[in-house]
Amino acid sequence: MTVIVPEPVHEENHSSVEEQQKDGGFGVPGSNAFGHSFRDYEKETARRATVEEFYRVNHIYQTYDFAKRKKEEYGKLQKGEMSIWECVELLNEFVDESDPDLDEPQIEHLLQSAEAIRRDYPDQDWLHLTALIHDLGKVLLHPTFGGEPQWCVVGDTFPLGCAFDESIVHHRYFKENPDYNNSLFRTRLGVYTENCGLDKVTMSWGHDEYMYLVMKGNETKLPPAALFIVRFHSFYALHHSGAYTYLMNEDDREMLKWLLVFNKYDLYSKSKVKIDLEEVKPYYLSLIGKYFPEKLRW
Ligand SMILES: O[C@H]1[C@H](O)[C@@H](O)[C@H](O)[C@@H](O)[C@H]1O
Ligand SMILES: [Fe+2]
Ligand SMILES: [Fe+2]
Repeated sequence: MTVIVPEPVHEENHSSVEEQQKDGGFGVPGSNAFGHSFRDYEKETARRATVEEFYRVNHIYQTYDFAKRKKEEYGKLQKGEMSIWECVELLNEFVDESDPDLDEPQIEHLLQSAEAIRRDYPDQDWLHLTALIHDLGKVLLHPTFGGEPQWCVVGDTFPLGCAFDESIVHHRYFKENPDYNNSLFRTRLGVYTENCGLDKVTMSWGHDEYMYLVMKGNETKLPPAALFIVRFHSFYALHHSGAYTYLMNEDDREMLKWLLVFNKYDLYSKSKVKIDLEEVKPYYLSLIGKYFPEKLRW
């Protein structure tokens, strides 16, 4: 299958050229809302300690067996029923502890990324909706969904059952993970085979895999690229650092093109700019109606 990714529409109304390094069509800002580079996990900032503590715990407890169990449990989609928009509203209360670039409630991030990608790809309505819903899996933090701790909901994800790549943020904390000393799991391929396809890989458990299961289980009409984006958007070791490419198959390589487009809007749209929820709501409700059933099983 060959995927043709359309070029973004260029508009002159982005911020000034000095403030941006042009990257594709998207104006990538030089710094985040705190005036630092994006995804700098070492820099001494107000968020650094929280984020590092998050990854310390995350890296200790995310094991192959744990992730498989969670997938099995949540894959049943027996936690409740609600519409996509109801879920968007639930995310109003959560701030993501793993994120060095944002301390706003998650609903802001959903709207910012969706509106940014909508501006550059006006004809790809599926991408607008994908951005709006990509982090909805963070609803696992909500008490009605079991109130899961942050370490098994947010943050970058990584494959389990094979070696932890050095490019994973705060890699050193894996030393305390029981899988770290497992003689099979610590090899390059571990339980996998060369080019087996990402669908076969057990990723660390979190909002990506959960939302993918919700989309699939509720028979979304969104295209396969949307499911791939949601499922692997936190897999920075792959899409940012180029690790684990030997687990990908031909289909994954095609889908990755869309994930790379999406990632710019996910990461660089994070800012203090508020979007008027009531103004954009009718547009997104119409997309939800087009691609999802009224109520979904979660
Ligand atoms: O801290 C962030 C956040 O949790 C995002 O939702 C996730 O997709 C990123 O991978 C992670 O770096
Ligand atoms: Fe995310
Ligand atoms: Fe996101």
